[in-house]
Formats: sequence, structure tokens, C-alpha cells
Amino acid sequence: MKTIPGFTAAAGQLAEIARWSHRNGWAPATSTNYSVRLPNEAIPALCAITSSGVDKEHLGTEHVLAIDHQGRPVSDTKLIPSAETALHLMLYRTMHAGAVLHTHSLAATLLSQRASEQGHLSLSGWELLKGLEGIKTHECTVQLPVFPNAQDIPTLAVLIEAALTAVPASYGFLLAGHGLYVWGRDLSEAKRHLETFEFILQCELEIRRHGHTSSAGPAYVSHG
Ligand SMILES: CSCCC(=O)C(=O)COP(=O)(O)O
Ligand SMILES: [Zn+2]
Repeated sequence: MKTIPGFTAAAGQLAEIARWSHRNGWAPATSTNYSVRLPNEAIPALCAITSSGVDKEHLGTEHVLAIDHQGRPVSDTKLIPSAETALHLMLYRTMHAGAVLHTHSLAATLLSQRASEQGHLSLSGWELLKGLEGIKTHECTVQLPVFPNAQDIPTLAVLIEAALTAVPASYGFLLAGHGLYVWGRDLSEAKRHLETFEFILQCELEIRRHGHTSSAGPAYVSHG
């Protein structure tokens, strides 16, 4: 890989995030992918992104490549960009994301399947919602859109782009039976959004499995 401004640091950060995500149980098998926008001076390199099919437990900087706005590797590399690159590119274009993170946790996979007919998952009343940029109180509802899964990722990206343009989601979306996509203005914000959603999705899953545990009555009523 020829020298691209910001790439070495970005590759290190993505490798760390990928292994952290695997340690959290959000990246089974070779699932999930991660990208971060490169500094403007690096044009035509748009972002650094993880290569396809790599076990995230062992993902290192050698598994990260730089791609352009069309998803083409920017310099000589044998690495193939993530099969879901078109979704990352769409989020850089449409949501002006600074980083995009995608996970396959149990909670995101199960809840997205269950909410697919409704088309969204409503998250209300959780203190940790304040982990999302701009949210200052637990007394709010965040809608996480749920889109049908598909194997034709470029076509899926076009469909999701149209939906996000109509009703902008500020933080992320679910793919039914597949997983969670989040973004942020930079990598640390995207990571915070990921941790926030994964924690709240886990809470929502536990409630559906076991119901509330308080003998004084439910502290939370799910409308999802
Ligand atoms: C075995 S995971 C199936 C593909 C997927 O959903 C995913 O997140 C990983 O795709 P990539 O091409 O980035 O490895
Ligand atoms: Zn995936």
C-alpha cells in the first residue's frame, strides 16, 4: 500500500475496534465490518475499511485497505474490501458519516428479525440513550429503522439511501436477521453509538425473554 495520509493511524484504530467488537461477542464467524473516513488531503482515498472475510478476533492493520468514493482500492493491494462496502459508501455520502461500524450481535440479530414487519424498533426511557449525540434525557424515544436484509448490497444501499433521505436516522439502522449499522462524526462518536445501541438492544432482548424483574411493577413499558 503506498503512503496515504492518515491511513496507518486509521488502520490501527479500525483493527482495535474490530478486535474489541469480537471480544464483546458482536462479531461471530467472519461477520462485521468497520471503516473510517480519511483526512480530506487523502483524496482520492475516501476511507479505510476492513477487508472481506477476515476473522475479527485476529484482525490486524494488514487487513485494512483504503478505498475511493466508488469502493475501489486506492493503491496496489491484494485485499478485497468488505462485501458491504456499498452501505459504508452510502453513509459517507448521505449521512456525512466520519466512521461506520457494523456488528452482528445476538440482540441486534434477533430484535431486527422480530421488528422487521413494523419497520423500526422504538427505544424509550433508557438512561444510556444519552450516549447518543444530542440526547440529554432518558425521557425520549429513538427510532432505529429496520430494513429487510438482502444479498445484493449495492441495491440495498440505494433503497436505504432513499429511506434515510426521507426520514433521516441520525445514528444507525438494523438489517432484519442480520445486524446493526451505526455511524458518527468520527470514530470515537461511532464507537460510543455502537456501545450505546448494543447495550440497549441487550436490555430490550432481556425484557422480551424474562419480562421485568421488579416486584413493584414494571419500570419500563416496551412499545417495540
Ligand atoms: C459470515 S458473515 C456474512 C457477511 C456479513 O454480513 C458481514 O458482515 C461480513 O462481510 P465482510 O465482507 O465485511 O467480511
Ligand atoms: Zn453483515
